[in-house]
Amino acid sequence: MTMTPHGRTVIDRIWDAHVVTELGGERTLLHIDRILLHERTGPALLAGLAAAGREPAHPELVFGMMDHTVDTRPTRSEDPRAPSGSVFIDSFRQRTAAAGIRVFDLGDPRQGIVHVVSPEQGIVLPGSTVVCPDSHTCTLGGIGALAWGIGSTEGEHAVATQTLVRPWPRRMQVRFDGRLSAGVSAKDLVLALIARFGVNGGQGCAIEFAGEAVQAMPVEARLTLCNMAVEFGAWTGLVAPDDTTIEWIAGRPFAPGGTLWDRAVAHWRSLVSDPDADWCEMLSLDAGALAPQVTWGTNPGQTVAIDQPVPDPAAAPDGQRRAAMERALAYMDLRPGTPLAGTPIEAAFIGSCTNSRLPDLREAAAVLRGRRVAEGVRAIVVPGSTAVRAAAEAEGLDHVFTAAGFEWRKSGCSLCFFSGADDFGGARRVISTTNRNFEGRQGPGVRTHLASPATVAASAVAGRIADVRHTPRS
Ligand SMILES: CC(C)[C@H](C(=O)O)[C@@H](O)C(=O)O
Ligand code: SF4
Repeated sequence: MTMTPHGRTVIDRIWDAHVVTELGGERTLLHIDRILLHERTGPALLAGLAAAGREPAHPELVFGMMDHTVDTRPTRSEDPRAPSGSVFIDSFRQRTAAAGIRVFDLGDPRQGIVHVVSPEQGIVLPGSTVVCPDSHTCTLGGIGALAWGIGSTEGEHAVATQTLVRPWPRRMQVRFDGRLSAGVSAKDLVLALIARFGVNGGQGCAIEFAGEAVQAMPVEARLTLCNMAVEFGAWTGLVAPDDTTIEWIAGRPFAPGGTLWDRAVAHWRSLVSDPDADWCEMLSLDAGALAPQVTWGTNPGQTVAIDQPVPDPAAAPDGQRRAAMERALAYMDLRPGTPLAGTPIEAAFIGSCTNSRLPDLREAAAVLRGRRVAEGVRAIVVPGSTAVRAAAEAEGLDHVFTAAGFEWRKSGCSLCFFSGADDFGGARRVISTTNRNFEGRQGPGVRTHLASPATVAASAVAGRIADVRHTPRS
């Protein structure tokens, strides 16, 4: 029998199409197709570029967004910004104008969270390389892009040259077999993955998410899945483009049209992993067996199924992990062995680049329709983009949320991270669709439980962490 070489992964294929030159020592100079900037980290990057006397090589391939420091509270102001945001918003406007970079500014119907807007507008495409000085750039893997977060210095290099130097990544495939059951979503899947293999389970890898459960997901759910690849320790994650992806992109404002569209589709169809592809590592999880997941601790791996008790540090495999669990339980004010479901909450948040797209809002609204948020629970929903907000309003979802007692906000990162201005009004325990439950992430002393939009909605109604499978939808 002759030896056949191993097949290739989708990551190899995207990578190879972007090699400018090999630099030796396993370092490659890659072409970067799109650079995304936001006002929180963009000004420092552009200031560095200007100080070095450099200019963008391709300003038309760089897109600026206003998201992190926008004040999302209803206001009559046309220019709503958090107090801490003024300096970022103003300097981002000045720097991008000077560099000839377009910005989807406040008041622009395309404004919103960078990782929501860039696929929605067709700026990020399958098989493209995309960088942004933001750790959740991996979200964009959901449409089959190789996208990753960078630091300021790399960002300057990228803007000045439209290239970046990268070491060849380890490639990992994560398969989710079976179909998700009712009430269980991509958010539950990725939380379960991180719980099972740990916050370093992806160890700097480029991950392809594959398997039946992923194939069955709409693009928005794939974006949710890839969003948390970085919380799994990965360099990035992606889903190979397929018919679902291609249909989703067709007709979006910045997507190619005419004969360019046909050529693009032909290329995107080639971006698959061979069955005998040479993976450095493979993991799998049975998606069909999953229950809704909720975090109990202060990192996204400290997660249990909704019907499981808060874990006991005594069962930790080593002293270091036991100490970490004890610290997390103290911060979260939870007792080991008690059921997590039923824990009273004081606030509920639906939003962030993880879970603020139209299907996320629909899932939450399906739980909330005809119901009210429990007395004393502060409930906030922040659409991921101005376009998502408009689409949700067009189908009346804003009324479902407000009738249930939720605040219906403008688009931005909002309370996904504490920026100083907005807060939960003193609420300590929050159930949230965001991606980070670190100490203080949503405000000083705030205890965050990460969960899916449906679980957050069901919990808001119950006033306690609740199993959405027991809350019939209408
Ligand atoms: C402010 C920004 C640099 C940061 C990130 O990189 O992720 C933020 O988006 C976050 O989610 O913590
Ligand atoms: S929504 Fe949250 S996680 Fe996403 S980019 Fe904004 S601050 Fe970061």
